[in-house]
Amino acid sequence: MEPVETLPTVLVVDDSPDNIRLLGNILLRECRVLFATSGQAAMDSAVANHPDLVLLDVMMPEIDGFEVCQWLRAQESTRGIPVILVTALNDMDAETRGFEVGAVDFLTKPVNPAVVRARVAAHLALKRQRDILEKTNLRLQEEIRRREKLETQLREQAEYDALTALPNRKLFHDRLQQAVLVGERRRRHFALLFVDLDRFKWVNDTLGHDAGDTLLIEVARRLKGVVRKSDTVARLGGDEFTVILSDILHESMAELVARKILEQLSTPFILKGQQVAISGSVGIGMFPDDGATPHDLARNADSAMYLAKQSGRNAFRFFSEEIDRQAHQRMTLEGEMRLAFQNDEFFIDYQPKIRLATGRLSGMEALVRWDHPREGVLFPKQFIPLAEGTGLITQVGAWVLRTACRDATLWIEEGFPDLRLAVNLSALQFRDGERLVSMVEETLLETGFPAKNLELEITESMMLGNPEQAAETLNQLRDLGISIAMDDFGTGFSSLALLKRLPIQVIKIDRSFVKDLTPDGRNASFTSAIISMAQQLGLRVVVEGVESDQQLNILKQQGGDEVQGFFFSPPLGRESFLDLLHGRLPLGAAKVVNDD
Ligand SMILES: Nc1nc2c(ncn2[C@@H]2O[C@@H]3COP(=O)(O)O[C@H]4[C@@H](O)[C@H](n5cnc6c(=O)[nH]c(N)nc65)O[C@@H]4COP(=O)(O)O[C@H]3[C@H]2O)c(=O)[nH]1
Repeated sequence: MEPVETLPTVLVVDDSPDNIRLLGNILLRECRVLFATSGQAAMDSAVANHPDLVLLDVMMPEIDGFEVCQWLRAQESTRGIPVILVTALNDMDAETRGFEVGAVDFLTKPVNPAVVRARVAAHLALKRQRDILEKTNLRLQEEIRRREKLETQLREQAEYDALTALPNRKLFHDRLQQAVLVGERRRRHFALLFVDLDRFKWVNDTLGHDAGDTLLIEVARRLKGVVRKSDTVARLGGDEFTVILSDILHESMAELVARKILEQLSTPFILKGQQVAISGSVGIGMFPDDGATPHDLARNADSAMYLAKQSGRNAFRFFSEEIDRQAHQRMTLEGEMRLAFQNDEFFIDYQPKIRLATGRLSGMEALVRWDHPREGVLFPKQFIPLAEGTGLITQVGAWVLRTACRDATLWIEEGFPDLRLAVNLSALQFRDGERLVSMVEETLLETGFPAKNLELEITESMMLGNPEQAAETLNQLRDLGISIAMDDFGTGFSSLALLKRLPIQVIKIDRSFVKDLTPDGRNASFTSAIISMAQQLGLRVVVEGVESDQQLNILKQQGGDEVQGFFFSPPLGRESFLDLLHGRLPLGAAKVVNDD
C-alpha cells in the first residue's frame, strides 16, 4: 500500500451516509477518501482540498449533482478535477445532461465495486497524464519567453549602439537599403545626412571620456528631436552620426533639417558642470540624384560632409554642386529678406480687374515684389517659398495687406468708392487662423479700408489639411464683411464639396485654362462648365491670364464676371495704377513687364 500522502484524493459526495460508507470502503485501499453529504459541502471541500477526482451523486436535495458539477467546471481552481456522476440505473436523460454539464463518466446504482475501482483508476491515470502535460507545457512556454527575451537582447546588442541606443552601423545599412528599395518602387526621394561633431576629440582629450560619452548621448537626443519619428538617426561609431530623411519632396526640406541640426549642435552643452560650445558639419546626399545605391549615396553624403568640414565647420553641404549653390543662395537671401523690411525694399504692383459686362475697371490684385539691392526686382515665386520656409511670410503678408489697404483707401477717397482690392494669402498665414483674423481686423481698423471692398485670395490646397479649422477661419473673415476668392481654380481637386462647405464668394479660373482658349477647344468647355456651375452656386467668376481679344470674346459669351490679364494690363506700380484710375493711362496701353 502506498503511504497516505502520496495516494490520490477522491471526494465522495452523497446525501446518504450508507452510500458514502459503501463507496468509501470500495476505494479505501487505493485512495485517500474525503466525504461530503450535500452539494454545498462538496463545493467547499473541492475548493479547499482540491481532490484528484469527485464521485458525485446526482440526486441530492437543495443543490443536486448537476449543479455542483456545472459549478466546479466554472471555477478556475476546480475546472480540471474530473467528475464521475453516480446515477440511478438506466437514467439516460441524466447521462445526457451529465455530459452537458461536464462530467467525464457515470456509475450506476447499485454500484459494482470492481467497476467503481476500474473507472476511478482509469480517470485518475488520465488526470495524472494531463497534469504532467500541463506542467510540461508551462515549462516550455516559460522557456520560449526566456529565449525570446534573450534573442531581443542579442538583436538589440547587434543592431543598436549601447551608449546612445541609436541604430548602429549594421542597422543603419539595413535601413538605408530599405529606403533605397522603397524609393525605387514608389519613385520617392529621400535624403541621407552625414553629421560629424567638430570638437569631439577636444572634449575627449581635455574633459575625459565620461564627458565625451555624455556629449554623444545628448547629441543623439537632440538629433532625434529635429526629425520625424519615421526617420532614422544612427550612430556609425565615434562622433559620426547619420540621418535618413524619408519622403523628401524637395531639397529645401533636407536643408531645413540640416540647418536645425547645426543650430542644435551649436547650442552649448553642459559637460562636467561647464558650458561647452561645439559645432557640427553636415553632408547631404539626395536619393536618387546623388547615388542610386546605398553604397554610392553613403559615399557621396560622406564626402559632402568632408567638404562642409573643410569649408570652415558649422556648415552643411549638398553633394550636388548645383543644389549646394542654390541652398546657399537661399540662405543668403533669407538673411537679406530680414533686412529688406528695414530697408524698405518690398513694394506692390497692382493688376487691374475688369468687369466684363461694362468693360470698366472694377478693382485690382495686389502683387508683392522685392527690389533686391543686388539681384534687381524679384517676383513672388523667387522669394515667397523661401519666406514660407522661414516663417517670414507672416511678416511679408501683413506688410502687403497693410500697404495695399493704405493705398486703396486713398484711391477710394479720391472718388472710386467701389474699387475692390484682392490680396493673396499664404498657406502658412492660414495655418494660424486666430492670428490671421486679428491681423486682418487690426489692419482694417488702422487703415480705415472698408471690409466689403476687400477680397482675400486663398488656394484649395490650403483647405485640405484641416478643412474644419479652415472653414472656421473663413467664417470669421466673412463675418468681418470680407469676400473670399478661391484662386487657381481647376488646377487642384476643384472639389465641389469644398465649395459648398466653405463661405466662398468668388472663384478665379487659373490662367492655364485660358492659355489655349479657342472656341471649340477643350479649355473652352472647361471654362464654360465652371462659369455655369459658379452661376448656379451664386458665385462670381474671375478669369485670370487673359492675353488676347479672342480669349476675351469667348469668356464674354460664356458669361464670366471679371477678367484680369495682360490684354488689359500687366501689374502696375502705384503711380501708373493711379494714372489708369484717373484715365490718364488707357486700359491696354501698359506694356507687359512680368511675363512668367
Ligand atoms: N502669363 C501671364 N501672367 C499673368 C497674366 N496676368 C497676370 N499674370 C500674372 O499672374 C499672377 C497672378 O497672381 P496669382 O495667380 O495670384 O499668383 C501669385 C500669387 O499666388 C503669389 N503672390 C503674389 N503676391 C503675393 C502676396 O502678397 N502674398 C502671397 N502669399 N502670395 C503672393 O505669387 C503668384 C505670382 O505672382 P506674379 O509673379 O506677380 O504673377 C501674377 C501676374 O503677374 C497674363 O495675362 N499672362
